[in-house]
Amino acid sequence: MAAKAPSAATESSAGSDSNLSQGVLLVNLGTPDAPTPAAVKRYLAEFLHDHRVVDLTRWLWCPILHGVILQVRPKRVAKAYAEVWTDSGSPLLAISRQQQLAVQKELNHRGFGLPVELAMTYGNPSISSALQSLDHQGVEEVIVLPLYPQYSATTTGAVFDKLARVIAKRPEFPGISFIRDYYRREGYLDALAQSVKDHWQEHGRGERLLISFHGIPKRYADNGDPYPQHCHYTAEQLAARLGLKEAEWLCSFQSRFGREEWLQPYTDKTLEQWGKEIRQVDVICPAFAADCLETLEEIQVENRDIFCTAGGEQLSYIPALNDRHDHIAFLADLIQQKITV
Ligand SMILES: C=CC1=C(C)c2cc3[nH]c(cc4nc(cc5[nH]c(cc1n2)c(C)c5CCC(=O)O)C(CCC(=O)O)=C4C)c(C)c3C=C
Ligand SMILES: [Fe+2]
Ligand SMILES: [Fe+2]
Repeated sequence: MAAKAPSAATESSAGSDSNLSQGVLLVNLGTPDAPTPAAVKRYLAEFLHDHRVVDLTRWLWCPILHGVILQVRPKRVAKAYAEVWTDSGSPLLAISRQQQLAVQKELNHRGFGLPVELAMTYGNPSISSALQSLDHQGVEEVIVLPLYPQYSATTTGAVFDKLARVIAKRPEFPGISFIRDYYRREGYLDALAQSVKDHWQEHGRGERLLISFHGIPKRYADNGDPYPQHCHYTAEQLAARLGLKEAEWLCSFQSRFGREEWLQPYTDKTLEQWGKEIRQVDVICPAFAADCLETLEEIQVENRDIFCTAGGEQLSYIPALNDRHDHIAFLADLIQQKITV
């Protein structure tokens, strides 16, 4: 592997060569390359073939996936992507790039001149290309930070598997330092709470706060996926930091897919009910480190419509932590704890 030239930032404060071979890999889920049915089909085909995501036997799943889902869903979902697409592309990718640059800058500012790459579990930039880029920069140990605060086998577990599959094809093996979750970290919980306070200050406060997490099938949790416990802990800590009474908040689960039961209560059903009871609701989605289709379209468009059709007047979405400075500083703290100087 090529050796990396020492950077002034690393030399000046780290005072040792031992971190020169470390690099950082930020990983998020992935997104289509374009808001078109063809690009969405490619993306969904890769995503929905992952056994971590859909665990059904392939004899059963592949006919449903190829015969129904990949025939119908790409067209509908491409329209949803088109509604949130930006000049810089998919929001998830654009924001993740901002995070990558900001984390790199923050680490540099602290005297750690590590390369920071971004990868997506599905689609581009791929884990394979990001690892190759780190390799070319002389990285011998990769600090992997999946941008999922709460662990689930469907997301963080899938990152680990993909990484292992990529490495399995190579003659050489980088050291791996894998950050499994960060939902209990004060820096994350404080940043979430501060983002709500900032939002309330700027936009006013709703009557209730819905703390909505991406769901998973209930069966996965019954089989031991600790994701719901991580979500409940996050929601309780956030509510406590905001001084909310029990009746003022609820933890719910969104983005249901397919026919089987997912974690409950469901976000859309809750908002439908709340639309009959209150006029203004705030919604935050702490499982998403970056805004994406599931927040910008599902919450801000679909679920707003559900709440207002049921009688509510205003759904106020509190953005993901994205590239807020407290979020970036916290992510840099997480990484810094893995730097061996
Ligand atoms: C099929 C089952 C799915 C599971 C299980 C699942 C878990 C899960 N997903 C995220 C984060 C994201 N999911 C996103 C999109 C998305 N998710 C699924 C399905 C499952 N997710 C689908 C089919 C899609 C694509 C859109 C659609 O067809 O409806 C995204 C957004 C991607 C984007 O481009 O913006 C994110 C992020 C988590 C955190 C999670 C479990 C904890
Ligand atoms: Fe298949
Ligand atoms: Fe998802």
